[in-house]
Amino acid sequence: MTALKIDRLRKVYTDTYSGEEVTAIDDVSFSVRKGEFVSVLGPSGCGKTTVLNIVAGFVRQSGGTVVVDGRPVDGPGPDRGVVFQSHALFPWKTVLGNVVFGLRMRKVPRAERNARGEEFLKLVGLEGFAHRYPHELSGGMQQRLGVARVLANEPAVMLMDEPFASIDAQTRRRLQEDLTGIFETRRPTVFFVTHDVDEAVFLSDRIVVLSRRPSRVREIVDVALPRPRRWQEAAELPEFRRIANRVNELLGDDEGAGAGAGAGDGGARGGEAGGEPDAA
Ligand SMILES: Nc1ncnc2c1ncn2[C@@H]1O[C@H](COP(=O)(O)OP(=O)(O)OP(=O)(O)O)[C@@H](O)[C@H]1O
Repeated sequence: MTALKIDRLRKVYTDTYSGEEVTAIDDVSFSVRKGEFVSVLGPSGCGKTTVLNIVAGFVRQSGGTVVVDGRPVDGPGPDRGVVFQSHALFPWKTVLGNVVFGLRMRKVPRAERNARGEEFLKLVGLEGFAHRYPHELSGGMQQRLGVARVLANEPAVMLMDEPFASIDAQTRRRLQEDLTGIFETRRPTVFFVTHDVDEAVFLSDRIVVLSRRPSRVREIVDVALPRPRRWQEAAELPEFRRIANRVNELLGDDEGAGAGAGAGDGGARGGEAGGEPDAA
């Protein structure tokens, strides 16, 4: 069953000052099945966040359609939960208060929402922190709280925009394992934007590789690695490296096809993403 269908999506931005038009997304189509983890990767500035923002309903497309659970997207809604790079938590609410916020808005009775909130805090390893405040948590814990908050609402699609980008490498590996564990337990539908090739391979069932701006889908790469996944074992599988190499190749080709300006950038990204995964 299809949870998210993106069809011939196009986005042209108009620069507020110069009035110039920039085609960010030219023609992007792909679907995400219910319970599937799909990552979107592409060169810097190719429009990954734009696709996610259109799906979230924050940005309006210039053409094409987005359908979530059979309904066309026409603005933000509780059927799509977004985990941002920065935590976007309510600093004045407790950890539990943050997790149950959406349930409260939906008038779920207090006892039930608190029980659900506690359950999701446990799932992300934050049991015992329910009555703390976000500022008392580390960056990694805040990001877990962001995940718990979205999961508690049980959205049709969970949208994650580089959620671990600002977290140190060691913690990031742990959070990726935690997210994989949560995914394998609850099977939410996930649309995940990242720059990091290894991260995409480790987490995903499929990877949508976008071209440079104005972006199109270059290739959709299947990740048929066994689950449950742990870094230590997954990174040693020849299939892991084969997929990462293929994605790097697609990204590299694309940088090479540019005016040359992106070549250094592409090389650096390939190096960063394609290096030995530092299994923590
Ligand atoms: N509000 C806006 N107004 C004008 N141009 C925009 C706007 N938002 C994004 N753009 C442009 O659209 C293109 C795609 O941006 P977007 O942030 O979606 O790319 P991205 O792939 O997520 O980038 P990155 O990899 O750097 O995170 C970029 O060229 C960007 O400058």
